[in-house]
Amino acid sequence: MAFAPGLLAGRRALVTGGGTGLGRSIGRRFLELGASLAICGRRGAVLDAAVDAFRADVPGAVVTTHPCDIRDAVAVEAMLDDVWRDGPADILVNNAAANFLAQTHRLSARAVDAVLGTTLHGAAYCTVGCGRRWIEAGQPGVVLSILTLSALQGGAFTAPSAMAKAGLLAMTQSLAVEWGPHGIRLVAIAPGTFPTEAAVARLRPGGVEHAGVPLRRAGKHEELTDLAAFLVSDHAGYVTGECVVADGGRRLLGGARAGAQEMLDWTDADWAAQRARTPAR
Ligand SMILES: CCCCC/C=C/C(=O)SCCNC(=O)CCNC(=O)[C@H](O)C(C)(C)COP(=O)(O)OP(=O)(O)OC[C@H]1O[C@@H](n2cnc3c(N)ncnc32)[C@H](O)[C@@H]1OP(=O)(O)O
Ligand SMILES: NC(=O)C1=CN([C@@H]2O[C@H](COP(=O)(O)OP(=O)(O)OC[C@H]3O[C@@H](n4cnc5c(N)ncnc54)[C@H](OP(=O)(O)O)[C@@H]3O)[C@@H](O)[C@H]2O)C=CC1
Repeated sequence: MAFAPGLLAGRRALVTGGGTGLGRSIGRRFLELGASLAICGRRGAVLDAAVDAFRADVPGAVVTTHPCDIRDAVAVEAMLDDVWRDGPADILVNNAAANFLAQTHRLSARAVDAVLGTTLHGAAYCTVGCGRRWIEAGQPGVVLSILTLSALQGGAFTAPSAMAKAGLLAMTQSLAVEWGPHGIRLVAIAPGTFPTEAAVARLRPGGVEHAGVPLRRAGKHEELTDLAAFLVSDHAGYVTGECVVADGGRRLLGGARAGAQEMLDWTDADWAAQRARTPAR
């Protein structure tokens, strides 16, 4: 363990999308470091399964679950009230997101809304709701948003996600200034490839490859979760408005998302096959 075991003792974190993938790994790490946790996502059963796993891995883990579709602003306010009933959270991790590969000119309005509604609007509702509660209570807080490399360099065939994540970067930079006097920090991580069931199924039709990554491998979840723990901890207390890239050097090698070059030549049949392969949720 790289950090003191009590690094996050006394802290309470709300992790959106905390029932699966990277959100679940981040939550588990925060629990190991002494935080208590609130997790939200649309599927209650997925959240419950995560809690069982947390409790098996981290004896004494304090975790609450809050099923919520963050695209619904009213539901987000109710979810935050529910979280706050057990005491205020002081860390928000904007991790929930929606993304899939598609030709942008063929997207329906509902498809665009599904991605922007979750990744941008949902994160904005959560951030504003937490920020308002912190400012009204005169307490400090930290917002960590999980971006993608496409926030920095665009994302062919995932344009709505790139647009949403770029918006979250603008939110991080804007509110770092506006909320600084209240002792609220906003930070972000732009991860390269950290394999999760959802990301590989939706975004890596050819499997995970490392040709465009100088470090020649995918990221390990602990490499992301330790960075997240550091950024929300008091050790990063003077860091705000910044985005840390954790991508094994992919961006500096000029790397578009793996596979995008090949997708420029995909046929309609290739795109139909990709749509058929993509899980519904
Ligand atoms: C390993 C490398 C990683 C690289 C970077 C990773 C980035 C990530 O963000 S990974 C996170 C991925 N995780 C998720 O996306 C989980 C959440 N996603 C979902 O729940 C669905 O994918 C969703 C976004 C489609 C939302 O589901 P739901 O609310 O149930 O919406 P619908 O199924 O009703 O669909 C709404 C609308 O979108 C159209 N659509 C759905 N899938 C596709 C697709 N693959 N291609 C094109 N269009 C799609 C769907 O047809 C609906 O539109 P209408 O037909 O006009 O009603
Ligand atoms: N894995 C990777 O390599 C990379 C991931 N990222 C980012 O990391 C984050 C996690 O991705 P990953 O773990 O791979 O993917 P997952 O699909 O496992 O995580 C997404 C989570 O968000 C939840 N979610 C989705 N839509 C909503 C909604 N409308 N309301 C509430 N919760 C919702 C999902 O739960 P449910 O379906 O139950 O709602 C799920 O738990 C995302 O922000 C992603 O963009 C960035 C770069 C690379």
